[in-house]
Amino acid sequence: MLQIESLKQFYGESHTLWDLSMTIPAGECTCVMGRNGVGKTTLMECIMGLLPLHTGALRFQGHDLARLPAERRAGLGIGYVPQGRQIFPLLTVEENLRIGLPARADRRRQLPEVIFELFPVLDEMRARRGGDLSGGQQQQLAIARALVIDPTLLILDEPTEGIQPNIVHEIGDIIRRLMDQLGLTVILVEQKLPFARRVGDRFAILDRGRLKAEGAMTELGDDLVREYLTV
Ligand SMILES: Nc1ncnc2c1ncn2[C@@H]1O[C@H](COP(=O)(O)OP(=O)(O)OP(=O)(O)O)[C@@H](O)[C@H]1O
Repeated sequence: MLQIESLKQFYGESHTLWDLSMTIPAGECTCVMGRNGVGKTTLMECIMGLLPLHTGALRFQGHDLARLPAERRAGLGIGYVPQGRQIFPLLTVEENLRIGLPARADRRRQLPEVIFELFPVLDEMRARRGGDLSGGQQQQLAIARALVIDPTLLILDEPTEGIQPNIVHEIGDIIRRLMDQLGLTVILVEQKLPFARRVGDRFAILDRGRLKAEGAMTELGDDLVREYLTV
C-alpha cells in the first residue's frame, strides 16, 4: 500500500534518516518501534509531507507522494494522529472534528456518522471544549478527527503516551475495530511492547535513523527487544 524507498532526511547538518526503505502492506497494522530519538516521528512527518525529503521516494497506491503537498496527501486517504494529539483546547469537540473536513477529496461538509458510532462519548460531548476532555477522550477525538477524511491508511504516532492503562487497552481495541470494520491499514508508532504485540501484525525497528529489523510481530524475539527496544 505504501512504499518507502531509500529515504534520507536531514535537520540542517544533522542526518536523521539514512537510506530507509520499507513496505507497508494493506490491511495490516505495522508497528514502527525504537527508542526515543531514533527518527520515528520524523519518518511519519515525511510521509505526511510536514517535513521535506532530502532524497528518496514515497509511493501510495500508485501515487508519487513526495510530489504532493501535505493537504493533497490527506485527500488521497491518509489520516494522521500526531504525537501529543494536538487537540484545540478552546474549540468544541464538533469544531475539532470539522477541522478535518476541508481535506476530504469529495468536499463533503458533513461529519461521517460512523465516527459517533465508533466513539459514542464524542457524540455526548459534541458541545464541550476539547480542553475539558480527559486524556483518553482527547485521544479518541484525535483519532476521530483523522477519520473525518475516510482514510484508507491511518498513521498513529504514540497514541498511548500519557494515557491511563485501562484506556490504553481500550485504544488498542479501537484500532483493531477500525481495521476490522473499516478495512483500514495502520502504521502505529509505539514504544510500549505489550501494546505493540497485542495490536500489531508486523514490526519495523528503527535505530539511529536506520531500519534494523522488520517482520511478523510473532517473530519479534527477545534478542531484538534487548538490542533495540529496552532502555
Ligand atoms: N525540528 C528538529 N530540528 C532538529 N533536530 C530534530 C528536530 N526534530 C527532531 N530532531 C532530532 O531528530 C532525531 C529524531 O527525532 P524523532 O522525533 O523523529 O525521534 P522519535 O523516534 O520519534 O523519538 P520519540 O520517541 O522521542 O518521539 C532526534 O535526534 C531529534 O533530536
